[in-house]
Amino acid sequence: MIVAEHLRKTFPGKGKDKAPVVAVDDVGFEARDGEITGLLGPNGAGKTTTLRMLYTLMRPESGRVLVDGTDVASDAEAARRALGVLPDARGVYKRLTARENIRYFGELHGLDAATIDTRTRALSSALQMDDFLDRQTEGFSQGQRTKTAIARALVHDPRNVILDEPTNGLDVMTTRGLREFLKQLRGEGRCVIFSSHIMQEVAALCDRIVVIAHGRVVAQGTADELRAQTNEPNLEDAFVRLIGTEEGLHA
Ligand SMILES: Nc1ncnc2c1ncn2[C@@H]1O[C@H](COP(=O)(O)OP(=O)(O)OP(=O)(O)O)[C@@H](O)[C@H]1O
Repeated sequence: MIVAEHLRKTFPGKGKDKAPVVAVDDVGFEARDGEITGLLGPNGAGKTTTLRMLYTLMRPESGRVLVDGTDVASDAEAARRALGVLPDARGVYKRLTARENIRYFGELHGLDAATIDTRTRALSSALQMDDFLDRQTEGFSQGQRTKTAIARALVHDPRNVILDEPTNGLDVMTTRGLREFLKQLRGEGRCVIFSSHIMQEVAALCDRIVVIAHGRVVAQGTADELRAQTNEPNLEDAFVRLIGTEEGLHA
């Protein structure tokens, strides 16, 4: 389970007026085990910055993050062990095969060879990677790179999974496969958080939705609760009302 409380992050201004950019402003939510939580918001809303604070890459200037009850500021190592992360920059090592990328991360986590092999087999099968598992990742398609990065992130069997725009740039079939995979992670009782700027994506998968605009949470709840909060019978209209723009309505 991941809890975010009153997160705030400001970046120094680089424009003429040097005005600081408030990327995330008092963001709070709870992502539960056995549920998929979606962070939905248009470009620049603050999703990536929020996720970076959750997975300890960035320190919030105020607020805190709890991963399975551990404050990440006091024990970042424990939090990282409990997290599997697909960052916005996938960064697979191109001289290595997909299998070697996964093995390398397994070794960094201190896993033995037999455990790495077992996990690699399970992840490759669940993500449908068998065809390219032993190919060097240089020249991989975006979908193949994303799958490699996800498998690598999950090699240590973490209870909590954070994915930054996992279906970005993927074709329909790959997206469908990935959705099934995320449902499988939920079925195993894991806490899954992913970000997206596409409403349909979030509506199709998420148990709970956190809507972010201009760095703030403008609404959160189930799809039904969001509809009720906005008094809109249809989810699309509810999102337009919450976000204040039609961006994100179309895949
Ligand atoms: N390192 C940085 N330095 C300065 N400004 C930043 C930095 N990172 C993010 N920002 C700014 O913070 C705001 C939020 O950015 P963020 O990347 O978190 O949004 P996002 O919701 O993930 O957007 P997208 O969907 O486009 O990826 C934006 O205005 C962005 O320009």
